Amino acid sequence: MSQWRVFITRRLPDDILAPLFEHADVDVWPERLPPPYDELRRRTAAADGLLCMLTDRIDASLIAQAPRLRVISQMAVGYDNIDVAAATARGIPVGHTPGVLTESTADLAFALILAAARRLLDGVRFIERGAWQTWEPFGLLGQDVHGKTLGIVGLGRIGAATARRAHGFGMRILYTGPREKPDVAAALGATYVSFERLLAESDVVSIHCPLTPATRHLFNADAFARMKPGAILVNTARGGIVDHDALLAALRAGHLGAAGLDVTEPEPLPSDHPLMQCERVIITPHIGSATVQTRRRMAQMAVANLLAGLRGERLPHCANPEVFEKR
Ligand SMILES: NC(=O)C1=CN([C@@H]2O[C@H](COP(=O)(O)OP(=O)(O)OC[C@H]3O[C@@H](n4cnc5c(N)ncnc54)[C@H](OP(=O)(O)O)[C@@H]3O)[C@@H](O)[C@H]2O)C=CC1
Ligand SMILES: O=CC(=O)O
Repeated sequence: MSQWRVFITRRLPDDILAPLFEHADVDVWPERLPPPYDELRRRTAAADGLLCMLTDRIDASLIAQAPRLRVISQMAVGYDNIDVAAATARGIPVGHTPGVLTESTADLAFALILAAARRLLDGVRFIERGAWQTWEPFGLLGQDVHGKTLGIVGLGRIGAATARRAHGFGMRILYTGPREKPDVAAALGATYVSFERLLAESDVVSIHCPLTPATRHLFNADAFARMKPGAILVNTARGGIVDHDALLAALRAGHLGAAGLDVTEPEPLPSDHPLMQCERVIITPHIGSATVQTRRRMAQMAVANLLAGLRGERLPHCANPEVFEKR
């Protein structure tokens, strides 16, 4: 009989799960949609290890009723869906997958910047409704990105990778965050500024900070009012960082030029949500890290974190490494 029982909340490739099959009884949720919360609780209650996704709510109550649980391993870099403090209080390490998804997510952020600035979706919709009759000297005009200013909110791994792309496209770069990053910024010629100055001077603002109590609705009506008329907002971080009602109002008032959103709150956004119908808004279904290569690396990393936790070893990538100090 296997030593451990593991619950995995989505199907993952068998070759990646193979190291787990050798050591554990593996319960894999078989559906395409995530397990409903009650099912997540029920199955986690019997598990020593949980491999979960950002769609799973891992709250204090769920953790409390899982007496055997010794590791939580999330297949994502962000872990705002997990009550890490509750896990830490129980001495349970929380794994995540930083680094391997940085370049893919920055590619998507920059794709949204270009698509929003150059009205890519408007052009596609134009053709789809049969409106393309000729080349027009002043039709479907977008904005240049070269020579413009990009404001990065959170110059971490993905923020810096997005800034590198912008640097290559001839953009001036500002950034804001809790502290200055002189080494990263020097290579990009990026300038550290306050949040307010970044809003006032950026033609494009790209969000790359985590969702925390401090960043929830950081982009509210006041922030939008401070942005430059015609500015573009791109969010590939978490939907909760943006107040969507305020975003909609700023777009409808014509103050903001466009938005590119890979993340929304909730996800999925209902199909009748006004942002879905809004011209100059491009919404993608949270696909920042969605490449074959990156998702495989994320899954492998999540399995490695899970196995380390089951064995009582330090996780290679841990959101709460302090649990190991207490041992
Ligand atoms: N769309 C998608 O599919 C994906 C989305 N993501 C999202 O991107 C986020 C960033 O990932 P990653 O770059 O790897 O994380 P990092 O931790 O490397 O970067 C986050 C950055 O945000 C900064 N930050 C923290 N708080 C604030 C704040 N209040 N205001 C401004 N900046 C702040 C941090 O500063 P400091 O270092 O000083 O603490 C850090 O530089 C994830 O948390 C996740 O939510 C990630 C992958 C894919
Ligand atoms: O949103 C994705 C993540 O990895 O975080």
